[in-house]
Amino acid sequence: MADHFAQLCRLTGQAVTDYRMIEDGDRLLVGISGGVDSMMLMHLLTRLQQRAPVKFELFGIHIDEGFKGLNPQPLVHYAEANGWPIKVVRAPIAELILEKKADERPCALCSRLRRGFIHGYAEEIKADKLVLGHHRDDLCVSLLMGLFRGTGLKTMGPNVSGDGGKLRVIRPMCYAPKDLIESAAEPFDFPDLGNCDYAEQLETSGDRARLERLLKTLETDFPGLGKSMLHSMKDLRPGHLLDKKYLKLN
Ligand SMILES: Nc1ncnc2c1ncn2[C@@H]1O[C@H](COP(=O)(O)OP(=O)(O)OP(=O)(O)O)[C@@H](O)[C@H]1O
Repeated sequence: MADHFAQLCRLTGQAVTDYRMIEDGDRLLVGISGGVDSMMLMHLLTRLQQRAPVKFELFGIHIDEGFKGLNPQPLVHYAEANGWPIKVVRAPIAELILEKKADERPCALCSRLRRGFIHGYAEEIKADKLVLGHHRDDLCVSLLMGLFRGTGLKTMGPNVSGDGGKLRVIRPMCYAPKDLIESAAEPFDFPDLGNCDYAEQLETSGDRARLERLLKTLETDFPGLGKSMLHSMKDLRPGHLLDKKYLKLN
């Protein structure tokens, strides 16, 4: 157990250092969905807070989207037991998805609205950075998503400006593979909040889930695929692509 968690701590520490994610005096607002990734993120940050040479403050936020299948209470109890400060904000997202007839593809609207509520609270508590639980597999899937949909060669950056405002968004687990997070999570007794009302639909027909499955399949033929993709994301060769902005043309 200690090994998986220790590995995760090392990868997280490395990413935090590489992308200068945390500065002295930072007020960090952590998005906690109650899923394994953000729960692990909060444990990693708490540990980092005890050991890092820089001083920073941690605040948690959970957006209760109002889905029938989700109950935030177990998360509140877990947070209290672990001494995590957490603010639960009830947002009428489930209702708005139906009202706007977005139930065929609910994710885009759901995450846009959630972002709005999170940013509102970040402003209220004067947070410097919003911390999200995206990991290496999420970055790989996002990269493929941009490529396959023709929306550009990009992914979720490790330290980027959030919605063009002053708040930065950081992703300390960007080097961490999902399976390592899951192994490290085994000894923890994370609470079960349930599932969003669209979980089954997203699992069977959502693009993100489809690409996750594709990457799993490809891993058999390309061992170490996630690591290689991460390596490529850190080694851009614009001169070998077709964007004229980066080419020296006469
Ligand atoms: N309801 C929420 N309230 C607060 N933050 C959230 C919420 N949902 C997602 N987030 C934040 O956004 C990140 C990405 O969300 P997404 O739904 O893509 O995550 P996920 O891969 O299912 O991760 P997790 O296991 O943390 O739920 C989460 O790791 C978390 O930091």
